[in-house]
Parts: sequence; C-alpha cells; structure tokens
Amino acid sequence: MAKAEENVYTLASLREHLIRQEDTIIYGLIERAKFPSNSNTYDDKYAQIPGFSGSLVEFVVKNAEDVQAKAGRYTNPKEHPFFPENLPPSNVPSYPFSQFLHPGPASININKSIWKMYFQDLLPLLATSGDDGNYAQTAAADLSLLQAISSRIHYGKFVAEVKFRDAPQDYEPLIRAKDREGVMKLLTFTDVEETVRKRVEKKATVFGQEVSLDSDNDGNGKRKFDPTVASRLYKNWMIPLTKEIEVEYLLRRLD
Ligand SMILES: O=C(O)C(=O)C[C@]1(C(=O)O)C=C[C@@H](O)C=C1
Repeated sequence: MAKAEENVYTLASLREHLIRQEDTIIYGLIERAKFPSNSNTYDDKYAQIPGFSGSLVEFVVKNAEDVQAKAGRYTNPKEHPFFPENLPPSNVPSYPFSQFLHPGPASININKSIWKMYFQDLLPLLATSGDDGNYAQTAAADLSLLQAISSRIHYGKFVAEVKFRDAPQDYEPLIRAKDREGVMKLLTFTDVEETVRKRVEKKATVFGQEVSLDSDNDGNGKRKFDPTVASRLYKNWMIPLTKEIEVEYLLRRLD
C-alpha cells in the first residue's frame, strides 16, 4: 500500500492534487464569508472559558486538534497541527503511511506564519464588518479553512521531494553551497504560477455565483464573496509560502 502510493508521486500527479485543493480552499473562503467579522471570536478577553486563557478561535482549534490527534490525524505526514505543543498521541491503530519525505525536513511546520497571515491579512479582506453572534460557527469555519490552507502549503514538501528526485544533479551543488536564491530559481515555474492564479480567480467566480433554475440569471445575481480575494490569497501568500516550504525542505535535503 505504502509502496504503491509512493510510485504515483510525480510532479504531474502532485499538481493535480494542488488543483483539487483549490476547490476545498475556495469553498472554505465561501463558508467563512458567510459570517461577518465577528471580532469577539478573536478577542482574548471575550471568551472567559474556565481553565483556558486565549480567544474562542484558539479554544476551538486547540480542542479540535486534541481530538483529531487522538483519532490519528497527525500520524499522516501530510497533516500539520497549529498547536503541536502538548498534543496527545494517537489512540487508533497505526496506518503504514508512505515514508516518501526525507526524514529531517519532513518535520518542517510553518503553521505559525500561516496563522499570522490568516488573521492579519486574509480575514480583513474576506469578512465584512459586523457581528451576528455566531462565534462558535465562525471559529469552526476558520478551523476548516486554516487546515485547508496549511495542507496546501505543506504539500510543498512533497513537490520539493519530487523535484529533487527528478534532478538531484541540479539541486545538490546549490544545496551544498546553501544557495537559497539558486534553489528558489530552480524550483520556480512562473508560467505554472500564472496559470494557478488565473484558474483560482475563475473558479472563485464560478463557485461563488448564485445558481438559479433560470439559466439567464446565473452569474447575474449577488456573489457569495469577492473572487479577487481568492486570487490575492494565492498570489500574495499561498504560492510564496509553498515556495518557502520547498526551499526550506530542499536546503535540508542532504542532511
Ligand atoms: O507546481 C509547482 O511546481 C509548484 O511548486 C507549486 C507552485 C504553486 O505554489 O502553485 C509553486 C512554485 C512553482 O513556481 C509553481 C507553482
């Protein structure tokens, strides 16, 4: 099983997976945009949960990760917790996930940067100002979207490993020379990035439109969210952070 999975990792198959993840992320954006900003969700002073200090969103994410860790989520090398500190072990039988990644850089986790980007940069673009009291639902929408974004960005490790295996002779001298810029240049495909950005904006426009049985009205109604938020997310953060993961991974690929 593990072996068969390993055999299907090619740059083309990983890119197909990245394309499918776009759907999850765009739906996640739509789901979060359903709620207004609901700032109490993020206010450390609001929740006042006995035995817990922090915001409601932290409470929801930490507790969800705690349950999901026990249910085995983080035994999969594609999954990365936002709060890895003090997570309980899995309580379920282990599955032989493919050990495709190089052991050292396999542990890279940039969720702290993703968390910061999400709350400082993305959320103000996505959520309209207002308060409808649905703080728990808002935090649940944040959790799914954060997990989808994190999964896509950390997928960069698999992309980097495939790129390395396809051309070790090109990567090895740059890695040995710790040439960060050289590695970045070698792994970059500007035409692919351009295609990703354009497709994401198109998908966001299509998925975000109201659908009616009168086909003349499709696309003319109000939108569920601003589709340029999705393309800006990809251009400004998703692609740059995926590339950051790829560079960090490759620089430690020979350790
Ligand atoms: O498709 C790749 O080669 C990737 O590494 C993914 C990705 C992206 O984030 O979409 C990142 C870097 C490349 O320049 C192109 C696209």
